[in-house]
Amino acid sequence: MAFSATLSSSVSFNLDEWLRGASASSLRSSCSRSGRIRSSGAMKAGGAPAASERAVKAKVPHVLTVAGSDSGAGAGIQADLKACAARGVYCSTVITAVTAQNTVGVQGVDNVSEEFVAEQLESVLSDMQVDVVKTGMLPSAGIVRILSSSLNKFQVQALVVDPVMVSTSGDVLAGPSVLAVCREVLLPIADIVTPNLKEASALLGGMQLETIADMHSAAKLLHQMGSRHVLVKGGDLPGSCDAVDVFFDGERLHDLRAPRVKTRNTHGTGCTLASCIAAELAKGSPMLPAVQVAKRFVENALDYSKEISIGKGPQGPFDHFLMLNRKVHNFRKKMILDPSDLFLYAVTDSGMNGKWGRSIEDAVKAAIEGGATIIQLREKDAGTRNFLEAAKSCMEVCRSRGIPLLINDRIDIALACDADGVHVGQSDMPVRTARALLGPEKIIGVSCKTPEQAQQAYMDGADYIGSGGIYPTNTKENNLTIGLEGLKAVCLSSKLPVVAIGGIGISNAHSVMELGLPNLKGVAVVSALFDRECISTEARKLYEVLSRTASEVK
Ligand SMILES: Cc1ncc(COP(=O)(O)OP(=O)(O)O)c(N)n1
Ligand SMILES: Cc1nc(C(=O)O)sc1CCOP(=O)(O)O
Ligand SMILES: [Mg+2]
Repeated sequence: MAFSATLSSSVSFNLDEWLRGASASSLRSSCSRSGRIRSSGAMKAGGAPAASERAVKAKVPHVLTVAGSDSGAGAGIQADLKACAARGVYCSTVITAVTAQNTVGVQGVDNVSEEFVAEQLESVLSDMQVDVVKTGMLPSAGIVRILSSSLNKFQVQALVVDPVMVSTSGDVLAGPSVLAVCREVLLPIADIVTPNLKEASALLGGMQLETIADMHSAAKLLHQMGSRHVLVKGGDLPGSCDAVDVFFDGERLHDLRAPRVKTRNTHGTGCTLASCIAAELAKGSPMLPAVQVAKRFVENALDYSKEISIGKGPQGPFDHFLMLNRKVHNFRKKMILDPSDLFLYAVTDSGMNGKWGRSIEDAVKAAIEGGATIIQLREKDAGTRNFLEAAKSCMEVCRSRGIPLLINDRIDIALACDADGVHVGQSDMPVRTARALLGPEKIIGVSCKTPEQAQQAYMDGADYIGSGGIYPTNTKENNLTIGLEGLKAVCLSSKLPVVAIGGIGISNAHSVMELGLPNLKGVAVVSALFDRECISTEARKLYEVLSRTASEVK
């Protein structure tokens, strides 16, 4: 996978080479043994880029996972792919075994032949520039030996060994002969080994691990077996309300402590943690920060996934993308914009609500009662916490009434309250960036005063245009008035639906809508509703004017 671009300036360089040089040299320079990964410290770029190179290729950080497939997709190859994707890293896969598995347990295992594991390794490593290899289920001693000789043939930056022996359900995935070969050929070349208590105990010949002091001893012994860094995971340690993992870099022991997340959905945490470590290393991180980031990612994902329910067994999978428990996935009707939603667009104003002593929720309810077809929360003075709380309540109000709710300017609030979309202006977050953050199913409106802006809005993937100010307004300071001519120019230059805004009310809405432009779908108003004693009455009157005009221009 390669992305190329050309630098416009006179100084250009090969980014691929530079990145490779940067991470490889900085990683190598800090490694005392055979020279791969460092323990800590800031990354420095390698030598100066070759000025003669014109093409710039972005090197994509790449993890190769060598592991088993989990049909339930909570652990194994599937967890590795999700973890790497969530951490923004490319992940290739060599499958060592196919398991028939679900949240109840492992019903069957079919090992991939050693020859075919070798073939997969050759295919990936001979072609792709793999940064980090991460191992999971290695079901036979032969497969471990094949992997070890592949790693001899093809150099990678780091090797992360997750010594998978027993599944979360207690099923054995790799026997004692595998352990012996792991000790013999993998640990000596591992940059980190990440056993849980059972696996650490098995690697150490049955050593009892019941306390953090035992974990310290285990980490030191595993380090003596050759792994440059060791992470002994204490998730199963009894009697602790914290999850304590012990990290050893050959010199210092670190107790990595975090509150234990109480959840059924822990299937695949080991695979995910190791993959995240691999992903961070592939991005160029030193080892300790890679482990800390990975641990925090897993904690966060477990916390977000507490409510989800997949499968009937005792240990469910969790959500690597922190998305499954959002209401947006509860099969509710998506609020993809219907242009007719722009007909009577009510935009709130915290100052006006304050003046009339109304809550935002009450103002929104009244506007909808009077006929508003879409709501925008434009709360310029609200503090973030208050705004978010109000936005959540307004979401309930709007959702129960089937009315889309958009947030003005604040993408963070829109994300946090799962709003139907946002409205941004020319100096707010660009539409493309907002789209990347919000995803394909949210509505994005953008303010345009000129045909050029309107054309750009379409190119950027906006859903509608807000165009104004049609008339002078006191609601928005220093707002340029473009008039009906300006509105016409915007409408004619864009394929997007347009809503007119600025100084519009019952007295002049007719003049706007009688332009009869096909993509002019309605009016957006602030003071005409919210700076009035009775919002619903005003909304009703405005709705009538708009309806009458619409039937006239038909
Ligand atoms: C429907 C609609 N159109 C235009 C605007 C103005 O947005 P913007 O230019 O970002 O100015 P502020 O509203 O943020 O002051 C709008 N809010 N809604
Ligand atoms: C928020 C806003 N945007 C405008 C633009 O021209 O883009 S005018 C405006 C204020 C609209 O308030 P009222 O309906 O009270 O005039
Ligand atoms: Mg704005």
